[in-house]
Amino acid sequence: MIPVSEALDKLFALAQPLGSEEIPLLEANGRVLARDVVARRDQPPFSASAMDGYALGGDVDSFRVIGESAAGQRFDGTVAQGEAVRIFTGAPVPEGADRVALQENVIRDGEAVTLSEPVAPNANIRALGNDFRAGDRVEAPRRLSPEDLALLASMNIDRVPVARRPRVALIATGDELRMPGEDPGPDQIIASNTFGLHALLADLGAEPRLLPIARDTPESLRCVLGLVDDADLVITVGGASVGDHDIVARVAGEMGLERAFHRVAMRPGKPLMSGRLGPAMMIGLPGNPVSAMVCGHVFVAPVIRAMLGLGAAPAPREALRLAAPVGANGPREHYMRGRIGSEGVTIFDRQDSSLLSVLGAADALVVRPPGDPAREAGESVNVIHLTQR
Ligand SMILES: Nc1nc2c(c(=O)[nH]1)N[C@H]1C(S)=C(S)[C@@H](COP(=O)(O)OP(=O)(O)OC[C@H]3O[C@@H](n4cnc5c(N)ncnc54)[C@H](O)[C@@H]3O)O[C@H]1N2
Ligand code: MOO
Repeated sequence: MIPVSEALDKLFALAQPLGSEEIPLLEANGRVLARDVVARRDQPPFSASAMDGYALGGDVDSFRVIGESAAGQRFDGTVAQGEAVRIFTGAPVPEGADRVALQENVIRDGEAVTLSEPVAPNANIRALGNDFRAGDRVEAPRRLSPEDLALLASMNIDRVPVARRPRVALIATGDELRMPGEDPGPDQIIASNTFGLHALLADLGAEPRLLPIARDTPESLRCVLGLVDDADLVITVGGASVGDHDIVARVAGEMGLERAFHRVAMRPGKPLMSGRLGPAMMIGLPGNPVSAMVCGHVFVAPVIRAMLGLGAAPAPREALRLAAPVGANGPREHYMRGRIGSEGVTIFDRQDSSLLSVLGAADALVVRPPGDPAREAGESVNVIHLTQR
């Protein structure tokens, strides 16, 4: 068994960043920017009024209105001292004007305008380029947010270079498994792990694909592994342990798996394996439902981020207070299911790795290092959030 940190290092060594592709801006939300992009224009491209009112020429109190500047249709002339131009929000400030008065703060009588309160120089004017200048960069890598898309649009960028989505083949293994909605026999259960992992992968920006369930025979597993096609990452679930029907390591080995490791000093997730299988990376996850999802957060998510070019880093952790005491940990790093409240994080009593109802109630994994002593309420522990991406 190797420690979690060593397993992560070996996974990162296997996880090569993928190439990039150009896509329309409208499809880029959540994708990872692959190269810096450069603003194609200044914003605003002219000095613009921030308010509806009057653009004023000179530091006097009374003005004569000589025209109008609207958004999209500027006033073409020059404003001299004692002249004003009716102006609207977003419109270009005309030549010669150096301040804008709000219409609420003037008295208008025909073409005459008198200030009812003073207006400071540059008031209510957005200088040319005060948001960004042509040539300013949005730096890669970054996962594009809705706010980023608005920024890129205003930079006049309509196509975006993004990292290709990692293609992930998901294979459940086990004679006992049936798909949700099917009619299981008395000794059968429903395959759940691949559904949780599919959602996790999609959220991370990967392109997951569910392959048929492999039965517990070498022929069946070989057959399904033969369907992985052009996947960058093959994930098997179950059959990773030491039982007579746990055949994943053997069959993958016969098919040429260059194994990087098998078994990690953690709870749950001990039988995790990984290596290179032909052109793809392979991760063999344990079958216990909580083990599969915990390994999804602790190993698969960082691997997908590395493939997307976001760097090789473990799942982010946050130090939080314990809301209640917890006993000593054993020799394996323990990822305990818990829930965060106003008093800190509460670790659930039931930690068996088969309990999906407990995992579903959790929003945090409390990371207990090997040999961690018993802890009191109020002590600090490291937590991985289950809802973050
Ligand atoms: N003698 C030992 N037995 C076990 C050990 C060990 O070290 N020595 N390790 C235990 C640990 S830890 C785990 S975790 C499990 C994992 O074993 P496998 O990866 O071989 O998983 P399976 O045996 O195939 O299944 C375990 C459990 O999970 C259910 N399962 C499997 N796939 C799915 C799925 N897609 N959806 C829902 N549930 C699934 C399966 O029915 C079993 O109940 O081994 C321990 N044993
Ligand atoms: O991964 Mo196993 O579930 O440690 O329980």
